[in-house]
Amino acid sequence: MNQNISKLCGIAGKESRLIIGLMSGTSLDGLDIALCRFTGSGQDTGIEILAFETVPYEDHFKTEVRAVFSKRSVDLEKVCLLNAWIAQQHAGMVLDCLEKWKVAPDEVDLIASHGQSIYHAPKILHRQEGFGNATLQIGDGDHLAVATGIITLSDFRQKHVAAGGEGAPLAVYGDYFIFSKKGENRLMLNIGGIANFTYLPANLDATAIFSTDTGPGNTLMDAFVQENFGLPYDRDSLIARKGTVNGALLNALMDHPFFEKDFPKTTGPELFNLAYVDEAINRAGILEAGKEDILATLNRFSATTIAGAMKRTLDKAKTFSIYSSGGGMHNPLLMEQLQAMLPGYAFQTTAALNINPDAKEALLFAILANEAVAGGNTRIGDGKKVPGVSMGKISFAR
Ligand SMILES: Nc1ncnc2c1ncn2[C@@H]1O[C@H](COP(=O)(O)OP(=O)(O)OP(=O)(O)O)[C@@H](O)[C@H]1O
Ligand SMILES: CC(=O)N[C@H]1[C@@H]2OC[C@@H](O2)[C@@H](O)[C@@H]1O[C@H](C)C(=O)O
Repeated sequence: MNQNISKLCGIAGKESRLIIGLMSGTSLDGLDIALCRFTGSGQDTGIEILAFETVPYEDHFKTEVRAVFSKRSVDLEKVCLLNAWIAQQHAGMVLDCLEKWKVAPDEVDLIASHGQSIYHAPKILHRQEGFGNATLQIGDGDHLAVATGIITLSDFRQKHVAAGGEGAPLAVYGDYFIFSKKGENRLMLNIGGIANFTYLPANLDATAIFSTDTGPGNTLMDAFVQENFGLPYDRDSLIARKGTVNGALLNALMDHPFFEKDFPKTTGPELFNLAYVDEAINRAGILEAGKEDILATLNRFSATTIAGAMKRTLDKAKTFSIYSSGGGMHNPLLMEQLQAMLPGYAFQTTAALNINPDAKEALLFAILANEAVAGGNTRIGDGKKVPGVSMGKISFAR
């Protein structure tokens, strides 16, 4: 037997596994690194986050990735170079963290790497005849495996697309295993660049659960603030609070068929970008608007679309618990608006369930790697449109 395969079998059979989850999201703020200890799999998954860090990206890294990020026309040579380079950069960040945490790389069983999404093209977005759903994440797993010496699972989304899904949100699997609770209807809300939520019914019915994107989370606000204020994001909503919501612009922003589509659905900065805002400004016939007012409107746009989508699911039952995660939960104006639009519901974070909300997405990919190696027996959804929980490609370290 190939030594790599026997090593992998050994990892699958261990009582507990150390897995590093890596997430580089659409906000391009940094690499989330979560070192987790796993026992079991599926709904018997036991998980402990031993260490977590978001390693901020330097400006140089952001500039390189932005050269191709969610752009229809790119320098193909740059994409080719970035595929290896991003993984090598990520490997360096992982090794630095392990040194800091005093963990030797050979103590770690697996790395689960999301990579960097550079283009997300579900059919509802690209609309090209003869082509199905597609999505592209780069930062190749072989480079991570060789540079760290740790078996790496990566490129989780292709299997979902191959099985008829849109490649996202994959949160549904981890949310179901870690957060579902008999007797309690739960909504797990994640506000990253794009916002999404997972519905976990109290009866644990695996055919009823789903995750869906709702539209923009922080992505439009971030892009607008970067372009107009030279800041990475609207820290503590300080700028948006100075503005007034422009009703005509809000209506124009809301006027897109994505919001009417049934769940589950996905989107990305390929649609929700500054061109989308400019187009809405033109359609609304706005000749002059203060930048603070536009930002206040973008903040309200995210709140309105997130709350609107959640409400469609919250109407299914009398009581629900809501647990949020993702950077948007640190945006106080956005959270105040959500609370005002959904009175009677308490917004807690996943910290109330002992999971650091900033680490949640990195954790979700570690869960997928744990399933691919040591689980894979659970079916979720209708069993047709989405695969069983065995996603990711395996890269051996030697
Ligand atoms: N104090 C704060 N005030 C306002 N916004 C904040 C604050 N802290 C973080 N954010 C927002 O959170 C964003 C980062 O969120 P997060 O790390 O969840 O995104 P991501 O993982 O890249 O997104 P995605 O889930 O779409 O891949 C920042 O860009 C910013 O918009
Ligand atoms: C294509 C892609 O990278 N999508 C991300 C993005 O970030 C949030 C939202 O859009 C979600 O659909 C997805 O990530 C999470 C982790 C998911 O798959 O559940």
